[in-house]
Amino acid sequence: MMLRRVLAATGVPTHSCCMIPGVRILSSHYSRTSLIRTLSTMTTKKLIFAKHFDGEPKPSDFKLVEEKIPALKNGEVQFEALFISVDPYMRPVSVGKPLGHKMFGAQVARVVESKHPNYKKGDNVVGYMGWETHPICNPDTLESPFGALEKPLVLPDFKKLPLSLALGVLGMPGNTAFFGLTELCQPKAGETVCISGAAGAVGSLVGQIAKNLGCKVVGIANKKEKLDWLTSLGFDVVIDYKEEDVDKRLTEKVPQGIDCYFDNVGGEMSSTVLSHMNMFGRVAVCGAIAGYNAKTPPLAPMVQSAIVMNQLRLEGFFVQRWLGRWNEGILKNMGWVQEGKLQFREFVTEGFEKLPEALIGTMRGDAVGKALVKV
Ligand SMILES: NC(=O)C1=CN([C@@H]2O[C@H](COP(=O)(O)OP(=O)(O)OC[C@H]3O[C@@H](n4cnc5c(N)ncnc54)[C@H](OP(=O)(O)O)[C@@H]3O)[C@@H](O)[C@H]2O)C=CC1
Ligand SMILES: CCCCCCC/C=C/C=O
Repeated sequence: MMLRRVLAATGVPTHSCCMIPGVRILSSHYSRTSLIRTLSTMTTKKLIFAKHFDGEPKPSDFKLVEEKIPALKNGEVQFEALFISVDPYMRPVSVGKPLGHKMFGAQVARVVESKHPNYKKGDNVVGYMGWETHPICNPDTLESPFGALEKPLVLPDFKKLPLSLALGVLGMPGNTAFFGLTELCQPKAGETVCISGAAGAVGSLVGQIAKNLGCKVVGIANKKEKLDWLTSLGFDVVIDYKEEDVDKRLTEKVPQGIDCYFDNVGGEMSSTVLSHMNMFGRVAVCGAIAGYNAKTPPLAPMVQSAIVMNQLRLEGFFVQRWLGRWNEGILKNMGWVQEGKLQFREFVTEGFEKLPEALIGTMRGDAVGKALVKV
């Protein structure tokens, strides 16, 4: 009886019956395949934030649950997740979040059913629907992990570009790179821009945008594969911070000094970079991944002397500062992608259940480019 009611809610006619292994379902003009598909969308999987992280996140900090999809209310939209993002910001932003709720985060999804005037069936969106396969939400009351209301954005036609890019170069990381660099570092042609976390989702774009603006680019990352990739993207100098002495390499390879530093990492390495900066240098403090898993803040040499002596300007930012100009960044990056001047790389893990492992992996530096999960 319950199944009959759920089928009715999904639009499957309930007037005649047939058997599919394990389930009694109803059929007339629906094929067996479409019925199985319909049935599989009657439940939704969620990964619940079950335990606060203690040091590095662990798979056991999450709990997988499967629930029936409730009927859609007026104003709500039902989505089907296609790609879900894993981002280092999840580690610091999780602190203080209540337990027992769905893990927060962004996904690219398709509208399955809509009772909201601004979303229609078949639309592709990007939004903070969290770690769930078939989320339902009221877009007008959806909160981002950062505590503000943020409606899912209906994506324009991406033509031949993959929709997953809305979580990377054509989404939040792309705008972090674009606005963080152009607004805070304000690089001029001929200047030298240094980037830490350079082979990550944000860093790899910052370096290429800086090249597009006529700058010399220094990328700091770990592992040969990442450094080779950065070189192939046009980075002028690459430094392996685990294998090389960053201070020595900057002295040798960047004698002109650094004008702009886009800092994704923080800690000791950033203190070293600051000591190589030129007069009136600008620093965009984007993240501090070197300390995200730490129980007490890591120590680093003091930076005030370098700041004072070279009259540096350091500014931290949240990319949401530019929500009012969001499309400007996306369109600029899309233009460069189409011209072949902004390359992207995705590090895709397959399977919804793998989200915790994918998050842990990206925090460890496993990903080259943007880490995401294909649902
Ligand atoms: N301010 C804002 O609005 C935003 C901030 N961010 C922040 O920007 C930073 C980059 O994000 P994103 O590109 O998405 O992340 P990614 O996971 O794609 O890249 C981060 C990189 O950091 C490096 N890394 C990890 N741990 C360390 C460590 N202990 N020391 C040095 N490097 C390390 C890894 O590379 P490797 O193997 O080379 O060490 C990794 O590639 C993060 O700090 C994130 O929190 C992101 C989006 C928005
Ligand atoms: C030191 C904490 C840094 C957290 C940065 C997270 C900002 C991310 C915004 C993403 O949209």
